[in-house]
Amino acid sequence: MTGNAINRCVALLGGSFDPVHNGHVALANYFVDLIKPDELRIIPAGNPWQKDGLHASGEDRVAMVRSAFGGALGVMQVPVNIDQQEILRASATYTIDTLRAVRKELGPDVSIVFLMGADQLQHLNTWQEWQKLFDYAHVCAASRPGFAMDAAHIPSDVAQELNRREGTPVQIRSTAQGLACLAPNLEVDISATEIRAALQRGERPISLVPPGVLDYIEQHHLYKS
Ligand SMILES: Nc1ncnc2c1ncn2[C@@H]1O[C@H](COP(=O)(O)OP(=O)(O)OP(=O)(O)O)[C@@H](O)[C@H]1O
Ligand SMILES: O=C(O)c1ccc[n+]([C@@H]2O[C@H](COP(=O)([O-])O)[C@@H](O)[C@H]2O)c1
Repeated sequence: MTGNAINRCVALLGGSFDPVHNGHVALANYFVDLIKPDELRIIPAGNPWQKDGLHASGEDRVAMVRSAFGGALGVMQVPVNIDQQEILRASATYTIDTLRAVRKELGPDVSIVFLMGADQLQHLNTWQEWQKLFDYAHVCAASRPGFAMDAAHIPSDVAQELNRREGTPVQIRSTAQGLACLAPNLEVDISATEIRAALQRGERPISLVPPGVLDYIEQHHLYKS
């Protein structure tokens, strides 16, 4: 933590967004309500090294994210920006690189909060330099059906780190980095995997993705094979 007066809070949501879906929008909304950041940045991954490859291009995923989150004061109660730095980097997408870049851009007096779902929290200790993430940002995770956040499901080194860093939303807003929070009340049972499978079966997953995203997928014939 720094001793500086914090003058802003920026929440970051990274993801493959292949495609973006209502679970992502709900996750972002949940933390916007809880932490009340001044800005939300959506960061599509360029090369998510722990996944088996991507199914849509960076350009298509950015367009879908733009449609889902809109611009300033679209579906969110906060200005939203799409940060394409990970798509522009050729290398494997490591969040630590992104956080270093965002911290460099914003300086020391801004609270930076990296958001994730419980599935990622369950293997946070496999991320590149995972403990250093807290040197640049706070980390907040929300529950997700099928991915528990209790001691039995979180690796002990991650659980220890979360325990010693636990912070309230007010503390998170008013310090630059280094805290963690768990939000156990989000229950949105949607995944991009299930959406891709539905599209391949010729279904229209209208309740799982925002309408503009489904239009984009259909117009561009995405996720057919
Ligand atoms: N339904 C959900 N509830 C809570 N968090 C979610 C949900 N869906 C995705 N997330 C979180 O959003 C971030 C980006 O997720 P991602 O783009 O990989 O979507 P996904 O649905 O998990 O994709 P896939 O099914 O292809 O693995 C991750 O931190 C993930 O944990
Ligand atoms: O930094 C890492 O090593 C790392 C490993 C796995 C996932 N991440 C990030 O976690 C976010 C969600 O990833 P995913 O695979 O669920 O789309 C996204 O921003 C990824 O870049 C980061």
